[in-house]
Amino acid sequence: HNRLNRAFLGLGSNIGDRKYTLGRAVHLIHQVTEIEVLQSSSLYETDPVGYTEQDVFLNIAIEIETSLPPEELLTHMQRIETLLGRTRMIRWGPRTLDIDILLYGHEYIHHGDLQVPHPRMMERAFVLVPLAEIAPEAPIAYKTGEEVRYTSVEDALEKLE
Ligand SMILES: Nc1nc2nc(S)n(CCO)c2c(=O)[nH]1
Repeated sequence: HNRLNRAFLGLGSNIGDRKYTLGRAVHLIHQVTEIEVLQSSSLYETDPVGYTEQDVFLNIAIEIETSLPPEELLTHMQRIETLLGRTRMIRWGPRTLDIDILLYGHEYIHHGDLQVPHPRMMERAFVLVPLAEIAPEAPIAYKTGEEVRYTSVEDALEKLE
């Protein structure tokens, strides 16, 4: 059996009953045998970033403990997005549910469709604010050349504001 890893997920919704969708998503994540949900942030109403011609989002961050490797965690999250009606119309467009893997332990992963820490999270208040509510000291790995270094959620948020 695999060791347990601490990971953080960012969830967002801006179509339909956003609060209900986020609640259902957290419940479905909790139901995955190899995942335990440890913490969930408050709900944040946030202006859309990126593709701005869309409704405001509701965002949360959750802390999980899991024996799943990142690739399998991603597969489960994509299954739950589909289950809750995500239809990928416009890449940056409105969505019923978006689940991003923000952090996975201290790991730095950049291959294929898996990039952890999430590559845009350092510029996103809608990610850092909910995350700072539940884990201000969580390490964020980043690469300088060949070296992996770490900052913290609270430091990243301070640099953003
Ligand atoms: N405020 C806000 N803007 C966003 N733009 C995109 S894309 N997304 C989807 C998550 O990458 C969001 C989001 O969740 N919240």
